Amino acid sequence: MTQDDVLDEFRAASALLEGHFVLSSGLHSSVFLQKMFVFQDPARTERLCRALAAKIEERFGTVDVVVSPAVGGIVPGYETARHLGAKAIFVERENGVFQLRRGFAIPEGARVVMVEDIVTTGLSSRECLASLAEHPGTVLGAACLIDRSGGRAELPVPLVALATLDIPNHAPDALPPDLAAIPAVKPGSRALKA
Ligand SMILES: O=P(O)(O)OC[C@H]1O[C@H](OP(=O)(O)OP(=O)(O)O)[C@H](O)[C@@H]1O
Ligand SMILES: O=C(O)c1cc(=O)[nH]c(=O)[nH]1
Ligand SMILES: [Mg+2]
Repeated sequence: MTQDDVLDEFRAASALLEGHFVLSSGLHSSVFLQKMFVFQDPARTERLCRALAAKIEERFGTVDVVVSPAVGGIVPGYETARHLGAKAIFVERENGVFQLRRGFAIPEGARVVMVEDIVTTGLSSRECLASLAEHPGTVLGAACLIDRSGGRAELPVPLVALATLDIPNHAPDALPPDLAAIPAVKPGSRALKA
């Protein structure tokens, strides 16, 4: 699957949104990849995650456990794990901090890969990886459907992306005038209150 094929899947799912978005990192952008529009179509999700699994296997070899950060990572983590023949588990926020909950465990000696949906600054990926530090297993690397950092996101492990884009982000106090003129929406789940 080429980078254009990946973007075509997002376009066909109407998942390439334009407007004014507050991202998980607190940065603002005029572009948002609404991955949930992709994941609501299981066949589309299968095509993407089958290709991601092939890329993961090529780079990291066999994988025993896929760990994903909730909420966005759960569906692609599960589907990618299915193609890898691996177990799929996820971390979720407890008092804002990613944790393995629900009795999820990583066996001793397991070969682990983290699967994210979208990487923007890499903050969520770093938090997810940090949450695994005290658990057994070896984290071989990370993977995502789209890295929108232009390859600049810094992770403590190698990152494999199905597509790499370079989409501008803006600090809240340095918005371009055309963006400042539009009300902002925050689509993600970080810091979502009950
Ligand atoms: O690389 P980053 O700057 O961390 O941005 C990418 C993260 O943002 C989104 O999650 P979000 O926290 O918005 O919640 P979601 O998973 O529920 O969509 C996305 O799923 C990634 O986890
Ligand atoms: O950085 C984010 O929060 C983010 C960007 C994006 O394009 N899509 C998404 O789901 N999250
Ligand atoms: Mg997320």
